[in-house]
Amino acid sequence: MADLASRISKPSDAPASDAPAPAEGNGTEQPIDDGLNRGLIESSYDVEVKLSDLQNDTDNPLASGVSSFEELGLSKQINDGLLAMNFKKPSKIQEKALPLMLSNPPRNMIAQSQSGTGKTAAFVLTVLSRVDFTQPTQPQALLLAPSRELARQIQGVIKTIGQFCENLIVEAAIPGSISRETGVKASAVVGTPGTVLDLVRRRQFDVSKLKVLVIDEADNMLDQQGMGDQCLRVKNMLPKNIQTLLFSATFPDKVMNYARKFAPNANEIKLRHQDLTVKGISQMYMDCPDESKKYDILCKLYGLMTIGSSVIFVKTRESANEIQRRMEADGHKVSVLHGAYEGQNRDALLDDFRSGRSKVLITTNVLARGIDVSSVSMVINYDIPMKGPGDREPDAETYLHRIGRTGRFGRVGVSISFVYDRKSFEALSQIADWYQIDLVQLSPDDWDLTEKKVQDVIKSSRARPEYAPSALGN
Ligand SMILES: Nc1ncnc2c1ncn2[C@@H]1O[C@H](COP(=O)(O)OP(=O)(O)OP(=O)(O)O)[C@@H](O)[C@H]1O
Repeated sequence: MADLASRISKPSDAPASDAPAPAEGNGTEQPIDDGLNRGLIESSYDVEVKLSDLQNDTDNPLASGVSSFEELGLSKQINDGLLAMNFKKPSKIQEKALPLMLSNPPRNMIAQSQSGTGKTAAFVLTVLSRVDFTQPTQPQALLLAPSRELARQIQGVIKTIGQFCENLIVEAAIPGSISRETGVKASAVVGTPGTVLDLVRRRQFDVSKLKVLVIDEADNMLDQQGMGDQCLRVKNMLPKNIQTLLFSATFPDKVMNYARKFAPNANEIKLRHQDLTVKGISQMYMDCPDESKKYDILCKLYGLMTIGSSVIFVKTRESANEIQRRMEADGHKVSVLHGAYEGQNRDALLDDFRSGRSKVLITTNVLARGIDVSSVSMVINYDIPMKGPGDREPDAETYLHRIGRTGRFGRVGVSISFVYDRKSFEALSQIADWYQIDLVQLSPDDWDLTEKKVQDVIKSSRARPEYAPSALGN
């Protein structure tokens, strides 16, 4: 099978543990795919060298040309909120997008930046800058997200950055959250499209004074196969001159054309697909002998999964349940979250995962996008994400979002994708080709080497507290 995957490297080519540190922060336009073992960090010395390089690297999405948020002209209350979050310096997307989004008259924006690089704060700062706090119960900003978990997370970010903005009220418009008696009584509303549509139709959400519409994960949200129709219906009910901001790490061409109609005359910040992967994520794959062995291999990885926190992505809710049942029967502690769970249950499950009460979460694509839990050091693609009729095509976008649950804002992490037959192997090879990345092979036959490769990365992230975001902003 090796000939199918020029980008999938074999351990015999060069063991990951013998590799030099990745060429991060080299300040050139070259793709950093310098061979086989990108993202593996060998020693604390290398880590420190890379960290200091990060700050001067113009290609680095976390490095920006301004030295503080104050230079972006934000209000004192907002700056105080950023300080409370320990955000000292804007990331590149924040630096580039904010002046464009804050200028008047307001212009639309289509903005792309790698996972975990601070897109949320970029649009949240715009929302907070546009809201008139003397009208706290009048909806002025609407933010749409694809899952209740992401909507709640964004609501939390607005509240935290806006903690010094007097009279700021932020509500989540997700199933079960808005009382039928009162309706929406907030200046900023974060919701999922179906619930928002329902509230507007029932006249429980006055949209007449909305000034800003943000669509996070916009490529997914505008996709005609998904929530595109609901988003369009919502948009058609909003004021015609509303400022529309579309954000995502991925914007496939076919969605981009539609996005330009949805947000006309927008400023655009785009990335090339070969620049989309996050350098701190060591992408690996597990060559499983056949499908039936995947489960045993997953269990063998359990010890590595619990060094930090881990997310296991599977294709269906049923297989998520089944894997949890088997793993628990085999003595492992794992939780499962997917769309069949009732809303409050889902909230509690994610809260437990965020707080570290649960450390291994099995889920479906419902959590593939946007979820920000900094302790996640490993992502497992138990099933390679596929799309199209009969799941014929690899889903390169979902792959990128899934692995992006680790390696947040300069941290390091590992992704392990399971392949077991020609189809899964080819799908992963195509994804690797698309992003021009090299994946490191893990072998179930040499467990010592596998453990070493994974541990080298995860331990380096845990051992070094200076990976905390504030260190990158200094
Ligand atoms: N300027 C900053 N300084 C320090 N930390 C930051 C800064 N901006 C954002 N962060 C932190 O970085 C992490 C990732 O940010 P965020 O969730 O916005 O990423 P994202 O770009 O939206 O990713 P995704 O594409 O996965 O949705 C968050 O924990 C956030 O608090």
